[in-house]
Amino acid sequence: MTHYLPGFGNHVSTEAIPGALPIGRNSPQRPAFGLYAEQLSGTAFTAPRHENRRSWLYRMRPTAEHPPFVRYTGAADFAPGTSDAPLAPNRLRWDPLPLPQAPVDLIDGMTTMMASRDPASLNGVALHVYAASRDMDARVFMNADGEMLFVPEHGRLALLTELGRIDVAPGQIALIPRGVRFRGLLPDGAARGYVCENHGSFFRLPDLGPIGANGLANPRDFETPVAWYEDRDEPFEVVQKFMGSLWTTTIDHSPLDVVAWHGNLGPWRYDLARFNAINTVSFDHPDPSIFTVLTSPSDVAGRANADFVIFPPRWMVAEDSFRPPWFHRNVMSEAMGLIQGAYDAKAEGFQPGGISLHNLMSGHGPDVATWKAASAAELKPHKIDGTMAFMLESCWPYRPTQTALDRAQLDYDAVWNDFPKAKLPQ
Ligand SMILES: O=C(O)Cc1cc(O)ccc1O
Ligand SMILES: [Fe+2]
Repeated sequence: MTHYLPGFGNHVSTEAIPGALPIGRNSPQRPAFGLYAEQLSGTAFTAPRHENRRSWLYRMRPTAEHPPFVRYTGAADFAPGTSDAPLAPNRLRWDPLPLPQAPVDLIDGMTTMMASRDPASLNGVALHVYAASRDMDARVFMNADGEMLFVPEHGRLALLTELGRIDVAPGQIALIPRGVRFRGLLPDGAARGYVCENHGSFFRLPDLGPIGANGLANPRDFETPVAWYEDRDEPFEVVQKFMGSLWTTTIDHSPLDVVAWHGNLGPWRYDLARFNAINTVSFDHPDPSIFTVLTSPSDVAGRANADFVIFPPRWMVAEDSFRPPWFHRNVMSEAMGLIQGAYDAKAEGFQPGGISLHNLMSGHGPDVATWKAASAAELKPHKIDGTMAFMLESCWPYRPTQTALDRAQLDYDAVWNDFPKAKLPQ
């Protein structure tokens, strides 16, 4: 059983062996047991204090000791780049990927669906789906392009990271900071889900404004693992994503050899069931920003590089209101996934494990069946239950990968066909 330390962005101190963590300094002349001290920066050295993220790692060998990286050719659908062709303004939707029959691990089971911005711009997001059937054993992955938010949809994941072990199940999410190496185990034998990769400023909790000091995702519900390490002297492949492509090298030991660490940059997990949903108790459907779990601000105030938003179980009580999401055109771009159940704007076609994309200014909203039912519904209090959808909303338009374009549902537009015309007074 892993232990976790509660809180979001806390300064933690943790050691797997008593005495491994230096006291009162970061880089003593001779760290205990011959460990190597290494700083991992999540923000620029000079970032304002409230934004500053870094940790100090005490490890059996320095990360610096490795041969050159060469191109990794194993995962054809992972980070293939998006096409330079003009981006069509079309709405798109995808069925879930099948679970693999052949043994495929979390790296090779990754399919990039869409991405925005070049990671070198330190902006934008990518959305991947993974479908895997085999543990990563003597290999690890590391993403230099951004932090990775894992959103399992099917099957649990055990993420063994340099900074501790995280266990997540569908309904929970886990974040691996930029640069942190990890390997993924599949305790249920197979796993599928989403990865929101964030190239921009790190995900943080949104301001609450008039909501007050409590609500939405509360900081105490985030859990950071305690230090954990493995001492394995054998060849380990290190695959890394760097500037949009994949690279590989092999070292002679497991890099998950951090015996102690301290700091405020670490992986964490969060159970979406802990989200304190706040919504109308009078009328109208509020903007979905009311359900923001995490936000990555851009340089423009209030315009997120990425918001991770959920649509959790909740009571619907609005009077004289069209209760599902309204028709809209958004200046932000919306990628969505479904973790469980059904989504209240779509009667059919959006399945758990599926994805939809509504880029900026694309008209969308309830499909015809949903519109009909909600317009006629008796407005009793009603619980939307057994469901969990999410949206990765970004100010940058998403470009689907060629694989994604090839797999898109054929006639998504038809879900908005045949709305009856309004009848004006004669
Ligand atoms: O398009 C969607 O389904 C996401 C969404 C949900 C909602 O409740 C309001 C606006 C919005 O974009
Ligand atoms: Fe929308």
